[in-house]
Amino acid sequence: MDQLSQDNIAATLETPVIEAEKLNFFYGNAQALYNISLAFPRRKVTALIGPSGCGKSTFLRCLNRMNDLVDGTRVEGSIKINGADIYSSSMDVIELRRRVGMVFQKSNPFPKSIYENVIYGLRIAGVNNKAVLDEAVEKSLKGAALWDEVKDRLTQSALGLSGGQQQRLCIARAIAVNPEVILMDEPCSALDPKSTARVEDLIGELRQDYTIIIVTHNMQQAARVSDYTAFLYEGLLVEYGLTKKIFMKPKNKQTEDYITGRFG
Ligand SMILES: Nc1ncnc2c1ncn2[C@@H]1O[C@H](COP(=O)(O)OP(=O)(O)OP(=O)(O)O)[C@@H](O)[C@H]1O
Repeated sequence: MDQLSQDNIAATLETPVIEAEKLNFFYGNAQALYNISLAFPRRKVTALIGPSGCGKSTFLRCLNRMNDLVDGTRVEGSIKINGADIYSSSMDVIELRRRVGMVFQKSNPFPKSIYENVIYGLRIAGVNNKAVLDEAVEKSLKGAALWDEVKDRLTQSALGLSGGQQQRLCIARAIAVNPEVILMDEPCSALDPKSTARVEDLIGELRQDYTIIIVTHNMQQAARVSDYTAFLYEGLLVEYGLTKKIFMKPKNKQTEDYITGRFG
């Protein structure tokens, strides 16, 4: 058996962190996702790719119930985190969003100090012990590869940081609450090539501790940072597998056309 097949089997044997089963999603009467079943392997990076409007962000936002915030939306099917249904009435949504953190396309630091940005989630959770907070700040900023650049100006406004630094600060804020999964919705689309490279390197480091799901329009980025790739088209999951396999030998013609830039 070749290495690719062995890797694929290894992934399917591992219990997934998050698993969508027969997921349908509606904005009012308009259906955006159709019957999506997809399991995300632990401590791996999965890229969601596909042309604009195919439902990548919608799917990502289902995974921590961010879509609940949009009026008139409806979900069918199930999404489980470590086996527990995230849409069940017993699920604590605040706790779910702690476990499944999110980093957005445009960095969104609060108009507060760098320090307060990092510990925002901890403060909300009622943590006030200064030693605990100091430690979390250092650990999270180190984890987000930002510590050396900001350690001497933690009390200064986060808005004074560069765009790339602000995005890494948002990653620090996401990891400060110790999530299991980090959702990233085109995290580099507003960044220059150098800052993009830093965030991509960071994703490579974070995958040792977290399960990462990243939406990207950038095919090279998907190929560089992800272990697995899912290709969506018009709300359907067309193909899923090892990134190496999807990019070298896609099974589906639509996938091939998309990754070779023939459409989208
Ligand atoms: N808040 C909303 N209300 C109504 N329809 C929406 C909303 N957000 C997205 N849609 C629709 O759902 C479909 C999927 O959109 P979505 O943003 O998930 O796609 P996407 O693949 O992430 O696109 P892009 O790559 O352009 O960000 C589209 O038809 C879009 O118009």
